[in-house]
Amino acid sequence: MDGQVDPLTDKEIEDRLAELPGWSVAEDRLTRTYRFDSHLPAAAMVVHVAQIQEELDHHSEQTLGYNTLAVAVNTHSAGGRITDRDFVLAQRIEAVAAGHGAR
Ligand SMILES: C[C@H](O)[C@H](O)[C@H]1CNC2=NC(N)=NC(=O)C2=N1
Repeated sequence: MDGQVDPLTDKEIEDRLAELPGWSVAEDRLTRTYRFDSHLPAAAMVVHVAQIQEELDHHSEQTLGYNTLAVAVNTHSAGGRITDRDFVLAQRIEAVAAGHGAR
C-alpha cells in the first residue's frame, strides 16, 4: 500500500504516457481534454467518471465546458505528485470515454 503512493519518476511517467494517447502532464498533473458533439454527453461522462473515482477512492478535477471535459489528477497524499493511482484512474477513464462519444 505504501508503494502505491510513491511518486513516479520522470522516466516511469514518460513510459506510461506512451500507453495513454491523448494524455499529458501539465503542472504536475496527469491530464486530458475530451471533446464531444454536444453538452449533455459531456455532462453524462462527468457522472460516470465520478462513479469510477468513488470506486477507486481517487479523484480528479473535472472541468465541464460546452462540449468539452477536461480531467486532471495527481495524488494529494504523495505531495501532489503523479503516482500509479493517477495512471490507474486515467486508464479507467479512457476505457469508458469512447462509449460517451468522447474523442
Ligand atoms: C481519504 C481518502 O482515501 C483520500 O482523501 C483520497 C481520496 N481521493 C484522492 N484523490 C486524489 N487525487 N489524491 C489523493 O491523495 C486522494 N486521497
